[in-house]
Amino acid sequence: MHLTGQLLIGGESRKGTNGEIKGVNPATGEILEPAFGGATKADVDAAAALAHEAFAGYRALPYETRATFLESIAEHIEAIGDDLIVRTMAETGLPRPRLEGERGRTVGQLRLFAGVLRDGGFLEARIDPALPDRKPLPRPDLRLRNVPLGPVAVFGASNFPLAFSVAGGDTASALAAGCPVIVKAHPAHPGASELVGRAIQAAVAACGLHPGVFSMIHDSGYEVSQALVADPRVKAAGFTGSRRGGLALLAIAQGRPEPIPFYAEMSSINPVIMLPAALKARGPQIAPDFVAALTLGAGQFCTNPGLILAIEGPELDAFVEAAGKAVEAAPASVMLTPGICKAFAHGVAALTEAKEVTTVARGIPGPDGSHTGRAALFSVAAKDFLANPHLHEEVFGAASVVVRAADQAELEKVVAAVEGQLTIAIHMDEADHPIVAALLPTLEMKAGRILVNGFGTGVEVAPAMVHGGPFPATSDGRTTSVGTLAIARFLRPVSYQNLPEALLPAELKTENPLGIARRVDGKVKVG
Ligand SMILES: NC(=O)c1ccc[n+]([C@@H]2O[C@H](COP(=O)([O-])OP(=O)(O)OC[C@H]3O[C@@H](n4cnc5c(N)ncnc54)[C@H](O)[C@@H]3O)[C@@H](O)[C@H]2O)c1
Ligand SMILES: O=CCCC(=O)C(=O)O
Repeated sequence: MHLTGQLLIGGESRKGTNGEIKGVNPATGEILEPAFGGATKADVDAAAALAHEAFAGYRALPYETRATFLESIAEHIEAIGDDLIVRTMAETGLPRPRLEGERGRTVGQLRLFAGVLRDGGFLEARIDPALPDRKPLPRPDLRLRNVPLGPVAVFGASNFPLAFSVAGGDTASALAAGCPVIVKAHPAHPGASELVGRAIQAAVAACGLHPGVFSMIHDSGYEVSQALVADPRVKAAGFTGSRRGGLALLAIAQGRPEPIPFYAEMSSINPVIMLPAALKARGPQIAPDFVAALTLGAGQFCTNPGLILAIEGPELDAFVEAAGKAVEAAPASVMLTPGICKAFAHGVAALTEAKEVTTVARGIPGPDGSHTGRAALFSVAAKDFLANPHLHEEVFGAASVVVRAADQAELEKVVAAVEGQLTIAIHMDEADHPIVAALLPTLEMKAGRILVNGFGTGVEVAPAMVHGGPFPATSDGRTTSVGTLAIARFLRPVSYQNLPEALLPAELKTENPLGIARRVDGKVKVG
């Protein structure tokens, strides 16, 4: 493995001159070589100019060429081999099986979007043929298809260094949509970012594309990242990270002379509603599964179950007792960065010190000075949860709060009071159906995904997946960052009225040369 620490600007690479970033092994504290040079605003300008230049040609490519390009990226990532896993383990403290799985998900995602391109459904092609004899007015010929927005900035996430990072879902969906991508690498895994970034660069060259289709920068601070979002040639951005960072960048995206869509995934505590019949039937059996989901990846999943909502009673007591025992047996886990570990410790300390909150259990402590997170389970009465909005905030890591409601009415109030979420899980049996029926309309307003008898961790990458949700889970709850629908974030519809057949794009020509499914006169017609 040869890492250079360089920026990847179009087909070229050069060392950034604006400060430096080094990876840190959170398991050992070892500083990892090499140093990665931070980009200057001139580097952002160069990447944006190249992306802008590449856009017209890239969006006009046959969909088959774009699909082959995505597959080529997947192949180049696989060709890195074990070096990618070894470096990512060193930079993140995440274990090998997790990263091998994540690499599989990353290349699978790219290949899934190749399929989306071949299918053509993402174009949403519609034809409303002219009705010249319609009274009182004739109808014009109207044809619609989706077109790409333009260059997209992608902020890699710290907690999924492959599947939500340089070649992650945002990049795959933007490239599939026909948008050149400029990645801002996450400073917690610069080496893994370079390896994957070079794989994309190699795929761009192998497919004979304009080099501006992909660039990747490092930033030793925030200014250059902000300049990237502010650049007039950038037309949309994807982000996964903190609420603070997401909101800061959202403000820039919205405050530009030409505001752009900014898709930030930020903060979610993923309530798990434990209903009475399910608790009675199998509360203690659900407890270990809950703690397994809570401690997965040191709790550093945006889908982590940070809240248990239930009605008081002996069944809830039995669940909490079993969950407490499982938490006490949970070993401390290395967290992604010293900063994330510190933020987790602060969040847990704040809950521990809150007078309304009871500490149910703590996990096994890690060695002194290690960047490990120790699981934590808390309990609070629903009335106190309702009165203290700070208890609703995400503590990123393996911490969860059991909220004890006096009755169904109070449970409903708690559900209505939580912020927007990526997921809400319900543990239920048939006897619980009436409560679920009463809750469902509220749940739909609160979450992007409602799931039954499970936990939100382990997102399926599939056409019907929604990994999104109302604010603050994301900045735009109308979309998803996982699954094939993610491509829609980087597209917009154009309607062509009375455009002569000879000038129509192939997707909309009457004889349907691409053989794609289209909605003709309101009815779906398969190619
Ligand atoms: N809910 C989630 O999906 C999720 C995922 C990862 C992290 N987090 C949260 O984020 C915290 C820190 O983790 P992180 O480093 O991944 O997130 P972060 O928001 O600090 O950083 C994410 C990216 O945005 C950049 N950035 C941050 N603030 C910025 C600003 N003001 N201007 C320009 N760029 C900015 C960073 O350099 C990085 O590239 C965690 O403790 C956790 O609370 C949440
Ligand atoms: O951390 C955010 C993504 C979570 C995820 O993809 C999963 O739970 O699988």
